[in-house]
Amino acid sequence: MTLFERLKADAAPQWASYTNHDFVRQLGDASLPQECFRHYLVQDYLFLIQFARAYALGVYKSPTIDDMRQSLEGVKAILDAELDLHVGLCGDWGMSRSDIENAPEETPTMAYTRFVLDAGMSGDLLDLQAALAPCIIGYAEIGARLQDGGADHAGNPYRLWIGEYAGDDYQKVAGGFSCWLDRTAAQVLTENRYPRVLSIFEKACRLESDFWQMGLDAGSR
Ligand SMILES: Cc1ncc(C[n+]2csc(CCO)c2C)c(N)n1
Repeated sequence: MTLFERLKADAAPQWASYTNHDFVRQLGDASLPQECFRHYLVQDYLFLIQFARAYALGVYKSPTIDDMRQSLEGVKAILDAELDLHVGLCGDWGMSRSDIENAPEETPTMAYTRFVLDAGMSGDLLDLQAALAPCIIGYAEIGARLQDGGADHAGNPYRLWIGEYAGDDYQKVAGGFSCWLDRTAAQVLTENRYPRVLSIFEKACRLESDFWQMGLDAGSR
């Protein structure tokens, strides 16, 4: 069993609320109001900027050069590719770069990203990875499940988003992250320590749910 599988099993209620959130279900059956998706996309851009900082903190917290390289790949993936892809996706949804760069960061965005940064800052690389895992691996699971259910059909306006996370490239990123988590755990995880790692993982799942809820709430304002 990988550490991720163990955390997911022990945080089953939080994992289920996150990965089966109504926002996800509505993405799958195309019933999600477009306003909710637009709102989510803008906040997700702001989220990714902070996520790049979290990976940069990973470089600093890395015990080995291999870990530093792994973290650096995360920084580069976001700064060199993901942010521009996101601007493109926002463009498809009628929003310009300045629309998204000037949008105010909402409370759930701040809460989640600063929680991740603090988990890493006050802890070690394993604490940081436990805070990052729901987000990196959860999206791969959600994308694959929606695609398996046939949600990426031509009539679904959210099919590009689903395809991105269901695609081989992202599935490999998530699988690589899980292996990296196991390598760190093999060095530093003890049974005494496990409850604290689980607590970080559970909180990150809850903050992911709140992030989806922020998108849904945008439809009723
Ligand atoms: C709220 C939220 N949670 C998870 C992801 C998924 N994700 C997080 S960082 C990253 C880039 C990894 O290289 C990806 C795809 C997201 N976008 N937004």
